[in-house]
Amino acid sequence: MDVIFIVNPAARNGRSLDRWESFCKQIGFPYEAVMTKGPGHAAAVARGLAAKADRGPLLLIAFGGDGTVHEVIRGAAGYPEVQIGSVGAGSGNDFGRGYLSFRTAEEIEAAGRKDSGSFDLGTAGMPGSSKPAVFVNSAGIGFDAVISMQVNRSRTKRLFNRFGAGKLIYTFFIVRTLFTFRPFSLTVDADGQRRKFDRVWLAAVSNQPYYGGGMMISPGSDPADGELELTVIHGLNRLKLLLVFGTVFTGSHTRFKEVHRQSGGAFRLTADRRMPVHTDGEGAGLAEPGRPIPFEVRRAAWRLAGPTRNRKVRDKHEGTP
Ligand SMILES: Nc1ncnc2c1ncn2[C@@H]1O[C@H](COP(=O)(O)OP(=O)(O)OP(=O)(O)O)[C@@H](O)[C@H]1O
Repeated sequence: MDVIFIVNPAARNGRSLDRWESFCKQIGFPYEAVMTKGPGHAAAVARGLAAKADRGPLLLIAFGGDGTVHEVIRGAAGYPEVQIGSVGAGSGNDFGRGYLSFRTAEEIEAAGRKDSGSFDLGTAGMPGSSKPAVFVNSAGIGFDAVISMQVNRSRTKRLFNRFGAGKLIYTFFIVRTLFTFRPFSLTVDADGQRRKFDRVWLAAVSNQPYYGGGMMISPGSDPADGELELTVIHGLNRLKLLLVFGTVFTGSHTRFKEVHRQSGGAFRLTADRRMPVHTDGEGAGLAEPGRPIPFEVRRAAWRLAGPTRNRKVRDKHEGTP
């Protein structure tokens, strides 16, 4: 099997390049590496390589953060000969929490050719865009999307990364944004039923449990079950939101009555105000007032290389030929 690394030298504010330089010295098998040049390049490279993979199986390894692995999967989804793996060299690395990310070259050699099976992708039909935005981990409208945008733009991220505290960036911005964000109203249409929520902070649509640098926003999510999970946090004041936020790292926020959850293959979410939307922590555009955004699952859209760490998913696939 051909092995090609797609390396984002800019992940973790450039520190991933240092990591790659020592990592590649440990690789004891034939491989190629492509350095990404900017946003969207990893997806284009992955798509180009995947399109040529009908000649034989191909292992693509994203070397970077969640943005890089998101792009590689976006580019290579739908090509059955392609397996995708990742080495987490970014700031948050939520992908590695829900799926597997390789830590060493030996792990890739030992397990990289073992196929964990096929996994779902989520899609969000953004207004004005002919193609839906996709997500491997999660998407969200509202507070979380505002935070993602701020984190991606910020210089503070560089500072946190310099001190090895990349995971805490989201926490820092959550506390800051708490005082400026104005909650909105949201209508959810799913399975022929409509529900309306007021004073909504965020609506997250999850394919796997983690987002935002280790928050277990959707503990029951399983990226191999053909379903997505919607989490709506609504009807609470700033102080209680802070309390709920304190419990999200362990997943125990789900006990609060202000945390609504439901599973399904499709949701239509309509905000009453213009609200930012993120997919896998990257800005996907704006939700327009009164205009529904359809979120849908694309079942078994891509193949993961190696064993999975998420126990629920691993159990489901153990023994799969
Ligand atoms: N050569 C490059 N120069 C600048 N940006 C790049 C380059 N190659 C890729 N990018 C962009 O870098 C951004 C950040 O990458 P990525 O998300 O992988 O790392 P991170 O932000 O450090 O980690 P995480 O998302 O896990 O917090 C992505 O939006 C990607 O498109």
